[in-house]
Amino acid sequence: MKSTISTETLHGQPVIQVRTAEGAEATVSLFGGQVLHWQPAGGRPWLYLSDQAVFDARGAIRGGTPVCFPQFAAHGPLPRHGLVRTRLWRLIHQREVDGQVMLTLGIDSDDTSLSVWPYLFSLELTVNIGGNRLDMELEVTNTGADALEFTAALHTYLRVSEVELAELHGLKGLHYTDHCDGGARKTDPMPMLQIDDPIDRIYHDVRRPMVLDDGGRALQIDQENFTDVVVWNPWEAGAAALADMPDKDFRRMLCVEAAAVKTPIALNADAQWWGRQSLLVGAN
Ligand SMILES: O=P(O)(O)OC[C@H]1O[C@@H](O)[C@H](O)[C@@H](O)[C@@H]1O
Repeated sequence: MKSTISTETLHGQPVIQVRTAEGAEATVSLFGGQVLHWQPAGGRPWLYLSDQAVFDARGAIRGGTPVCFPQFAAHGPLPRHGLVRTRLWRLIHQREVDGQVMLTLGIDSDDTSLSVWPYLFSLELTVNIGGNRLDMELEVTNTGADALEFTAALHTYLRVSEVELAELHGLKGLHYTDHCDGGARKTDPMPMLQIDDPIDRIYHDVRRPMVLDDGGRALQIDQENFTDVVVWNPWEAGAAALADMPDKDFRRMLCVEAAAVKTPIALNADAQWWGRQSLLVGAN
């Protein structure tokens, strides 16, 4: 069987639907340049998408893998998480190679972005959907004459059966900034992270893969060139305060984000940077 790639609409917004030859599925929204759904062949979905996510082509879609650029969260004067999760991207390229589907989406600076951030840029997000893996690579090009600096993240919402039973392995010994504790700098002594409270941490200098154990299934999470990992769950009160997430859904999600925050990326004119996050099933 061949892979299929089709352009459809989801809640009125354009999305690319993919089914690979091996049976993996993905849905990629052009609004936000964001993967909304990914299910490996023979498996269950690994991305969380809120049932109350808003698809109004203005606000960010709650779930999947929003792209944060050129500012992560509120670490600067720009709108929270930057300028591109609330904009329409374009599909540049689609192809199938050896049963895997590769989509490249793009977005460039324009008058709206220039009015708040005076730099010229071009972004490409390449999404590779294989039988048991999802790779997302963000490439940033400085297309202007002036040097620029940015922070960024692939803000991946992972789906879990019950967050209190999930375990995130691979962060032991790393330094992190705890945004639930006023930005205190700490070191994680635990062999695994278990979550039973709000969490909003930025782990630094992450060099090895993590594994998310979701009660009977496991996901390996790798990243390249992104040096930080953000772990976020709003917990009960935080979720209740979010209009676009059902109150109880903090139990169904855990954000594990590949990020470049502590050390902003500096790009001279014409320079490029790329960072990748890979989700891989069956590696435990
Ligand atoms: O509600 P938003 O703007 O999508 O942000 C969600 C969360 O995103 C995380 O990446 C941040 O670390 C959190 O501080 C933030 O609350």
